[in-house]
Amino acid sequence: MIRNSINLLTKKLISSTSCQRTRMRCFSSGATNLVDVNVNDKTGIAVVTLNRPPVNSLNLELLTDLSKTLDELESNRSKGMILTSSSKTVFSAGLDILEMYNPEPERSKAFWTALQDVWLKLYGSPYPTAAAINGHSPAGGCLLAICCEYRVMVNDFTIGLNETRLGISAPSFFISSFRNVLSTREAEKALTLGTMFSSDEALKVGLVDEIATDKADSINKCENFLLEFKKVSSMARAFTKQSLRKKDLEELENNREQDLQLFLFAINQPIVQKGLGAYIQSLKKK
Ligand SMILES: CCCCCCCC/C=C\C=C\CC(=O)SCCNC(=O)CCNC(=O)[C@H](O)C(C)(C)COP(=O)(O)OP(=O)(O)OC[C@H]1O[C@@H](n2cnc3c(N)ncnc32)[C@H](O)[C@@H]1OP(=O)(O)O
Repeated sequence: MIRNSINLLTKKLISSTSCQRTRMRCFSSGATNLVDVNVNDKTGIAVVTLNRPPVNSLNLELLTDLSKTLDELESNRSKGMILTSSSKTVFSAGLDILEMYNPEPERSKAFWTALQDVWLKLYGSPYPTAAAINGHSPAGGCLLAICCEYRVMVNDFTIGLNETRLGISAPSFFISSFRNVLSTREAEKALTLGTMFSSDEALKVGLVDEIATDKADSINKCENFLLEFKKVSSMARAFTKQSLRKKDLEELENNREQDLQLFLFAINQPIVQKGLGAYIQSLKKK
């Protein structure tokens, strides 16, 4: 018992010492630790790192951890958040296709509800947000990035909402957040074609705001963006952001059950199951 307490104390001391060295506070989001959080004590900005190897595909557990993290940031009155990934080549591979293939009813419901929660919290967050996109970012990965207010993408990767290429339509809240970033014309073209943009193409069309040479550079650039808000009242900032995004947020808030039922209906169609099965096989054959 005493030895356990000493071990715990030692662990705490070691972890607080390593965080002090970089003036960071560290906390993890919950039971499964698929999200790491480092808060810079000087700036108050949190770097939130998705950590579900190999490709950060968004399954129920990762979404639940992310959702808890977003709650903590909000209740701690965060000064800002930078979302990034622990992978060297993938920001997030989007929704975990295995959550939608041969779905188990209760788990699928919990999965989609967790995705809705994450979207509502991230898209509507009162604190400023930026994505340091340090790898490929298809579909649900792109969704997380476009929920943020600013995007810095490392060169040589791809980003986009490619759902039509999988034989499905992007859900309505994916589309509304995409349209918040791109013109309706560009959004329609990209969504119907399922376009995956290179970093340069994404910059040209306005899907990302800056290009970075590597992850550190992308985090630095995101931090510079977030630090600009030091000069602005956080209440006025949050109110303005939420007013601009209000219609999109209310659209999902008021239709959550309908959106869930549409998802369950869509993934249970034999043709969608067939398409997802073939897609999983094609990923495995690579
Ligand atoms: C009518 C109105 C209907 C409205 C309702 C519609 C309902 C909407 C429903 C769904 C919406 C879905 C949105 C999505 O997010 S779907 C996911 C889309 N994602 C992708 O297409 C990305 C697929 N992955 C890749 O392209 C690559 O993996 C990449 C991210 C580029 C990384 O490449 P690489 O580094 O070479 O890694 P591998 O391809 O070798 O992958 C490593 C292992 O990871 C597995 N993997 C990859 N992606 C996923 C994924 N999204 N989900 C689950 N698993 C994934 C891959 O199979 C490898 O596995 P293994 O090691 O076992 O072979």
